[in-house]
Amino acid sequence: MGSSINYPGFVSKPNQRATSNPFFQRESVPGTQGTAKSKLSLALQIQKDGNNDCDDGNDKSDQEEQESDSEYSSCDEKNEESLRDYKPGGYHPAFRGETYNEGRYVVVRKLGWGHFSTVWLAKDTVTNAHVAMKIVRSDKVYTEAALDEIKLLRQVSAPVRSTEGLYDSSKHILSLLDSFNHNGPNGKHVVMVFEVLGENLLALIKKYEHRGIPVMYVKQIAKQLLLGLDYMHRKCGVIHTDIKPENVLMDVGDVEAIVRMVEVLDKKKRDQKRSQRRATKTSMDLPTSSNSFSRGSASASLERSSSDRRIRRHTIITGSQPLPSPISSTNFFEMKAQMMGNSLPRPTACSSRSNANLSGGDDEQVANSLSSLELTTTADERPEDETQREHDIIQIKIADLGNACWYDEHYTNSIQTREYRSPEVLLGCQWGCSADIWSAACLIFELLTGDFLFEPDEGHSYSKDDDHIAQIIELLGEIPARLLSTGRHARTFFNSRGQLRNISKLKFWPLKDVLMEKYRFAAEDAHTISDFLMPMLRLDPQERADAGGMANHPWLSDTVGLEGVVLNERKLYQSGADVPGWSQEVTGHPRH
Ligand SMILES: Nc1ncnc2c1ncn2[C@@H]1O[C@H](COP(=O)(O)OP(=O)(O)OP(=O)(O)O)[C@@H](O)[C@H]1O
Repeated sequence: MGSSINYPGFVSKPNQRATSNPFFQRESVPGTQGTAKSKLSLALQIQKDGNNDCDDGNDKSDQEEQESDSEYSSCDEKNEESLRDYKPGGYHPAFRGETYNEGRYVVVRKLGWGHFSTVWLAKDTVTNAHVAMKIVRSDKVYTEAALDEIKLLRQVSAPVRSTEGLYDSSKHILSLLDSFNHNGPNGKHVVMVFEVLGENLLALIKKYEHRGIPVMYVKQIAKQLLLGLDYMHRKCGVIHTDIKPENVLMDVGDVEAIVRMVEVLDKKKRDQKRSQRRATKTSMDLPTSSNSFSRGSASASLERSSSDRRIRRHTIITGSQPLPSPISSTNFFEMKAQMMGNSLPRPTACSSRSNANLSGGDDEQVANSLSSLELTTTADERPEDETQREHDIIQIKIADLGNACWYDEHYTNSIQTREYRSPEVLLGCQWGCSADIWSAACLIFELLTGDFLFEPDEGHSYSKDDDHIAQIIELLGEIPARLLSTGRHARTFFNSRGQLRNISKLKFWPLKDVLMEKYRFAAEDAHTISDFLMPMLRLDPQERADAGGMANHPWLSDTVGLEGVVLNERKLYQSGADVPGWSQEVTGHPRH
């Protein structure tokens, strides 16, 4: 479900980021902003109104404590869900070994969390494979939202009739495998079961330190994203409404091999810690010397360790551990190096590595499985050398349909996370599938540069929305008259002469120039990228180019792994005006 939409009472996840605005900064002093009610804002209100009535004294079992001892399961509580939300109507206190759906699924570790749910890696005992289990908060509002999400997920996960020779774009959307209810101390929770994926695109952006990821990866992501959106819009009649890096997840490749690697390393860490503890205990049991300093430090360490233990025993929050993706590899290489022995050199695409440091058994098995991931490991080594990575392939999937809606049933007009929000939504005009295309273009720009395309701020005399609209005009030109005359909020921002009320000085800076002057793209590249992004940033949503047509753009023709993929039924640069619900909610049209 969407996490960063600026609804009233909404608090961003701590790991969300701020990057530099590609445009000049206006003065920044708090202003005011309009708000809108939605089913999501209602849910967030409930969250805000809640008291801190959770049981802080909730002891963990020995098994859980053992789990927390592991480095890979360590919990930085600041980056996790709030303990306050473990209460009736809130999150379910899941734990390793807990079973779901009459014993079918067994919890292994936590993968992540959102404002609506916690997400857990679980073993499916029927298929003997791992799955991602999303356990939704139990309050009625979350439950209803989850039931809507399941309907949308079923629509996009429905098996596609195989049409020979045609590309199956549905594989770029996260599939729902199962759903059921689970009763726990905090109520009845909807649980959704998905295929397991790895980190999101924000992890990849961060890995490249917000300097932009290599163009060959951007092309792969862009093409898959567009193919996925084309499928969602044209074949399913579904609008995502919250396309952003956090909601696009990367495939990890061989999930089972990576899970085994993580498990083996966790066990190693636990064993190490246990023997360290034993050693400390033995040294403390020994008769102490007359040196008061050493007595003091022993008792200090005793106090420290018992207070650590107390802290652990008083929390029910588990640390999130997304499976490491070879390509984003925030910690993949560290883990792999430990797996192989610390002295191992960094792997290369063609290296036949020595596994001399492996101790056999589990490690050996995992090493064998990991060798299948070898080809994708070069990304981390030579980010500057794209030619070396011609075999690396990123697979992405669009996830989190928690804010999605139907082309003929919009649940709210408060859609899209701020930086990815389209002009029609800001102005209160009609909107439709094309709003996702705007967000997709913002996302692709961010992948290329590491910066948000639009990062509005508020100032003395203008709101964030004023600044957002001004930035859009500076980049793309005047807002079309049709939007000014139909937008419910247009008069808030514009006077009767069509001028911005609160901002007078604009600095026009076309996209191509931004790419060349700020991001140092060569003129030819800046021209091609601008030619690719501009049709998706058309200000009038009716005229915006559709996803399928843009997947055919020449810039994407050499996309690794997708070279021959062309959607013949869609024309390059053509607007999606023929797609039902393209730029407004459809009424009286039979649903797909
Ligand atoms: N299929 C999956 N495989 C691996 N990890 C996943 C999967 N689905 C979700 N996650 C992890 O769980 C996190 C929360 O998932 P999701 O965004 O769907 O939950 P949410 O409660 O709807 O969140 P929010 O509304 O705050 O965005 C994700 O950011 C991701 O780290």
